[in-house]
Amino acid sequence: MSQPRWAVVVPVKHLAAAKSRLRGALSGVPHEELALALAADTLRAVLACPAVAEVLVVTDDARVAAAALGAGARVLPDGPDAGLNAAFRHGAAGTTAGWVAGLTADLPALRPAELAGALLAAQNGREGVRRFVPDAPGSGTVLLAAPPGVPLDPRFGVSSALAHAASGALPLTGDWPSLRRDVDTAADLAAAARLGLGPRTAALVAAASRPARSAG
Ligand SMILES: Nc1nc2c(ncn2[C@@H]2O[C@H](COP(=O)(O)OP(=O)(O)OP(=O)(O)O)[C@@H](O)[C@H]2O)c(=O)[nH]1
Ligand SMILES: C=C(OP(=O)(O)O)C(=O)O
Repeated sequence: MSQPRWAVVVPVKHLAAAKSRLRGALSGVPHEELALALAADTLRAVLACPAVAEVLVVTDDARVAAAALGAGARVLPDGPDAGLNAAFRHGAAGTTAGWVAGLTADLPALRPAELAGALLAAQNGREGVRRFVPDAPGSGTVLLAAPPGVPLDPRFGVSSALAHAASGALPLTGDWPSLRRDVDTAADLAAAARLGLGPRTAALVAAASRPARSAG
């Protein structure tokens, strides 16, 4: 049986406000360029994933919107309610495919095959249940997936892995290091670089006068 194809919702904050914990991580690189590169490399991998039929970027940022449209994604502005979970809900309401996943836009090492593996895993197991992929530290969430007809009901934010589990979603714990490697800090960026960065982020790291600090 062929794998159903997914709609993936990717929210991206206004670049001036995004990724504040990463500010100054790459010396000589404007912060907004780094925030944009992280999102562009994430989107590139999502768009290259064969399991994905539709990519919907939710953003109020004009540069992000232009980059997303140019790469082949659809774009929606943030809805009437503020914040990350409202952006996920707004995006999910705008999708057309049956299976819906929400994915954070800070995964610059993401490999399409690992995303495909996680989406396939999300379709197996108990029917009608949401699934989530915890981030590398285990406390956060990088991906939340819902079957057709089941609301995404996102609970992203601090301790979101616990919040998603408490809301009835089941964790997926496959071997997907590039999917689980979200980048919030300079140490995370160094860890992502060890996995292999997408081209936009890699170019900025190479151009930096002081490269990403090591995680050690
Ligand atoms: N559209 C939209 N995206 C958001 C919003 N808040 C966060 N995001 C995105 O959600 C993803 C995960 O959020 P965080 O890891 O907390 O990123 P962040 O808020 O940019 O980072 P910090 O400032 O360091 O907390 C990132 O891709 C953000 O760009 C929001 O209000 N609207
Ligand atoms: C948004 C999240 O966290 P962070 O900002 O730590 O990536 C999350 O893990 O739900």
